[in-house]
Amino acid sequence: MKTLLEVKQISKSYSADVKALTDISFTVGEGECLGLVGESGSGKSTLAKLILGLERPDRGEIILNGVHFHTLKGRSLRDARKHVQVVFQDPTASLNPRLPIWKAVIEPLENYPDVTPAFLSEVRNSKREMAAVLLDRVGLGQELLDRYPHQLSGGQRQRVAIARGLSLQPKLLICDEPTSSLDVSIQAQILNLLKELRNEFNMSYLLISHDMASVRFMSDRIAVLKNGNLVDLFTSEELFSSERQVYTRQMVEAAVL
Ligand SMILES: Nc1ncnc2c1ncn2[C@@H]1O[C@H](COP(=O)(O)OP(=O)(O)OP(=O)(O)O)[C@@H](O)[C@H]1O
Repeated sequence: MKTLLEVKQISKSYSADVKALTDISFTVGEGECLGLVGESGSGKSTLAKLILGLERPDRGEIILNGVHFHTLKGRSLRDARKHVQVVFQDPTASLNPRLPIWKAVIEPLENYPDVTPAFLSEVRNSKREMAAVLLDRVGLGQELLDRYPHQLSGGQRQRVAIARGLSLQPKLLICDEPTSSLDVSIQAQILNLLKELRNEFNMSYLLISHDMASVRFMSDRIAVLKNGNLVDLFTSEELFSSERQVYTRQMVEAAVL
């Protein structure tokens, strides 16, 4: 499998006594889903921010598609950023309450007017039609185009956030606790949707979650973070192997699997 993302010996501190990440290394292959688990404060969101180029590492390298992402500035950083999109935990917070749904889903495309993903090329002349195609891809109908986020259910809002994340057809989609704000009955639907989209678009995922069950369901490999250290990294089939670290086993025992 070709490597899409390489994180090499990354460290990040917020102050002398808050070391968020220490010497983290891993790769994500093209079309691969890497699950990243760890308890609150273990450094998961910090890692996401570094890969999104929202924070800079103190040390180490982030190489995306052969480009040294962490050294980029200005226009070249902007160009590289379009390859990495993110879906956050809470779609209510990530969607602008004043934008109708059709504008929300195509907003990333407006920020990159020179980009038209292949799956939108037939409708490239109409923003509303592009929005309709995006909604369709996430299982939502055109009747939602003119609604506002507060008029949707939590599950529908998260589908809109996913459509927005898809709009630039990124190479990597970071899913940061994508189901933890949703009703249990809706969580599986969203995970299934993400799984389908990954196959359809051959995207890579970094799935951040404290929920071992959803990470196991989605991921090819699983990385475990503890206090900013990468303590375990293995294929999903090896989750119950005797070679797992004590901390991973504790997480498995605490989870309903
Ligand atoms: N902007 C910041 N300034 C100072 N400290 C921060 C900042 N962001 C995170 N931290 C600290 O860095 C450490 C890692 O936090 P991070 O948010 O990455 O963890 P997390 O695993 O994503 O947690 P959660 O699951 O609760 O979101 C924590 O000790 C946190 O308090």
